[in-house]
Amino acid sequence: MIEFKNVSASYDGELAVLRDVSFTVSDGDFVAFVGTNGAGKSTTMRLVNGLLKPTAGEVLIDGVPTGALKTSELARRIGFLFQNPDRQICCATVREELLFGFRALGEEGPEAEARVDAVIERFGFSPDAEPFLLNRGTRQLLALASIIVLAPPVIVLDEPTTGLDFRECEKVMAVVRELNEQGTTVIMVCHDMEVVGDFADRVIAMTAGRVVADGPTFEVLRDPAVLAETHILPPQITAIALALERELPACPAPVAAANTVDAMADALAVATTADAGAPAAERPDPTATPDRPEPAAPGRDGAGMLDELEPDRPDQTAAPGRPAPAAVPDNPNAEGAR
Ligand SMILES: Nc1ncnc2c1ncn2[C@@H]1O[C@H](COP(=O)(O)OP(=O)(O)OP(=O)(O)O)[C@@H](O)[C@H]1O
Repeated sequence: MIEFKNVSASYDGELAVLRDVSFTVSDGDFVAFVGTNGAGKSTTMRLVNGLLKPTAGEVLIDGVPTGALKTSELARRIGFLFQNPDRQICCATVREELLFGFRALGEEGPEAEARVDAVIERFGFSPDAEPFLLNRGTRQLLALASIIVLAPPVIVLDEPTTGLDFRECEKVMAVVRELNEQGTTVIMVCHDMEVVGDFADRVIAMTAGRVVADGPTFEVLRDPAVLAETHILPPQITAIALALERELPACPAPVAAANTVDAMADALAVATTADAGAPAAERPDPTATPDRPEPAAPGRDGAGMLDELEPDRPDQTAAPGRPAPAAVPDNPNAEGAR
């Protein structure tokens, strides 16, 4: 477990770049830190792995302050993936690279060799390949593999998908997801809200060195106050769902709640069937006998849907104090007419 208790931090001892930051990351969590440039996300990661010490408050790893842990103990507990794999890779071959962490910890031996072999097989690496000649995505995978070969219980990923194309991003994140499913705690800094939405269970949003929201991913990414304060754009499907909810008063709840392509497609498929627009109380009872009258279907243009859902909506065309103009009679030939 990682705990930040009222943590402040500074690089020069004077200017606070983190102010009174508190949160807890439990074992097995998958947390994404989001926020604009300079919000303090990377600084928070440096505090997690002990590269930076708090100027006030405490950072505890399994109850022990980072200041009381040796660098090797921290390295065993927390694997750190830098944004740029070239800051991490330093050996002449893939195999050497994967053995590097064991050597640094003084843990070379048959067990280390066996774990390196297993990782080489799992990732399909060529052990004698020169790391710097690999493409960007494979170098990122190698940097990630060189961390997970040490099997730390926590991995910290600073912008793990920056500079990767879609396929490379999917490959790296699939490995991260599998690790998390096997129990590894994942803490990730990420600017890509599509990746955050697809993978993280929880989001901590920061701005100007403070935590402004901490909760389930889509609760945070749907909160208009948080979006405004952190200048974050939600994932595209969520943005569409929020826009439909805002613009279309009769927007069915499952459409407004959709956060994935599948959820949106399913919700729209249901909404476009005959009775989807009617409020629950007026929807036909599936157990009803056939001779019971059913409510009429809304028109394709949504007008029927509006009428069904908002029977008491004031007539926008009525001037105050004047009677509303007479209603236009229903066109019996119109689609969806009652
Ligand atoms: N090594 C450093 N020395 C001095 N100030 C720094 C250093 N690193 C970051 N800062 C400052 O600390 C503040 C927080 O920066 P940090 O890198 O933690 O933000 P961030 O949210 O990770 O931003 P980004 O998304 O751009 O990486 C910024 O004002 C930044 O200029």
